[in-house]
Amino acid sequence: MSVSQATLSPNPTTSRSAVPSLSLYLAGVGSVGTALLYQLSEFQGDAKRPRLIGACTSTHAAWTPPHPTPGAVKHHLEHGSTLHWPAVLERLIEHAPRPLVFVDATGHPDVADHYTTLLDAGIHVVTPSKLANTRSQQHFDRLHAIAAEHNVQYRYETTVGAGLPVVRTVRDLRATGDGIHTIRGAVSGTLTFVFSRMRQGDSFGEAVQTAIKAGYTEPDVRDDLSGEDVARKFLILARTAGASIERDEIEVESLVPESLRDLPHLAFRRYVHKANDAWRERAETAASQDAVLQYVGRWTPGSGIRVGVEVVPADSDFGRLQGQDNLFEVTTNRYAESPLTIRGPGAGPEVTAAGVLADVLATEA
Ligand SMILES: NC(=O)C1=CN([C@@H]2O[C@H](COP(=O)(O)OP(=O)(O)OC[C@H]3O[C@@H](n4cnc5c(N)ncnc54)[C@H](O)[C@@H]3O)[C@@H](O)[C@H]2O)C=CC1
Ligand SMILES: N[C@@H](CC=O)C(=O)O
Repeated sequence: MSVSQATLSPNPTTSRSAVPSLSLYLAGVGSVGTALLYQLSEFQGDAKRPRLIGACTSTHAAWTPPHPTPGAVKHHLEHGSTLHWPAVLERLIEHAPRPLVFVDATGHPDVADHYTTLLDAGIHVVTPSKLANTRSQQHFDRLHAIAAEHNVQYRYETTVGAGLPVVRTVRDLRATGDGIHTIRGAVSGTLTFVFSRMRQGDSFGEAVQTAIKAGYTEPDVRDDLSGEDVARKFLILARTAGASIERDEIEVESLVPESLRDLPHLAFRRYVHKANDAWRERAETAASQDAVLQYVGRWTPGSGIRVGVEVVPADSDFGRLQGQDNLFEVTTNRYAESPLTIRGPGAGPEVTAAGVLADVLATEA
């Protein structure tokens, strides 16, 4: 069955005005996409349940009946057609009912390429992927301009802090005229997790493998360990706060030793334990000073962004972080004495999917 022949129910060309509920297309059925499917199938919120009209993975695409279960979607995908993005886009743009939300749970740059086309066609875009927002400043501005021009929403709350309300807090501070002095944060669930597992006795490599299995890492774990994921999050926060800044202006410290930097993804995962000794020594040195390692970023308007490993007192707020927790401290004109603080799990399929779902529902507000 080809994508264009697959059945979309009800018939989109005849029912557009008769279908008031929000339609949803899901690109990516991995950790976050699967959790989102579960949350949709068990949906009991006050709003109307969004109606899944189709989904795809990197290899397959399928159009689904209303209110499908995750198992039914995966079955449809396994028996669906080979993914062909031009056909998917044509169907979404020309035939899918509105209002329609496109969710990108792929983390793939090719999918981020489609946002401008989708927004231009009057389709809301909700994404946990940081890729589109961290291209040039011009591209970031363009995405927002196209969304505004077509009166659709471009929402990316889960790109920073997963389900934590970080992006909207920064946006609200800006909208209400507050001035940000600095944002300091431990914003990688994976790296907080790795350092806290090492304190419990795991080697660096074991902790990384556990983080991968738990679904905390990026599709390519090198994005976490190189510091790139944290750099992207700070870039998004700074741009959302109104700064104009490019990726190459950010100072980033990598956790990956030089000898492993050129390995392909799967080989890298096999050899990550080669960094064990170096990280054990750094953690032991910190412990001898009643301190711990934490990957921390800081943005100060005017002075830029720096992200890297810090040795922080074990009994400080940053030192006490455990598991996949994130911590954000925002100092502003109004929060000058004591920073506005947001803390909680900042990675993981369930919290991320819940944040994506909240963004989907907010397109209707
Ligand atoms: N896992 C987490 O805790 C969080 C993840 N995110 C973001 O969510 C996104 C998804 O992450 P995960 O679910 O962990 O990744 P994953 O690797 O588990 O799943 C990715 C899915 O996308 C599909 N895919 C890849 N390339 C594709 C393409 N070109 N076209 C169509 N489908 C494609 C894959 O087949 C797979 O189904 C990423 O952008 C990540 O940065 C954001 C916040 C937290
Ligand atoms: N890999 C990321 C997931 C959320 O963006 C992290 O570990 O924080």
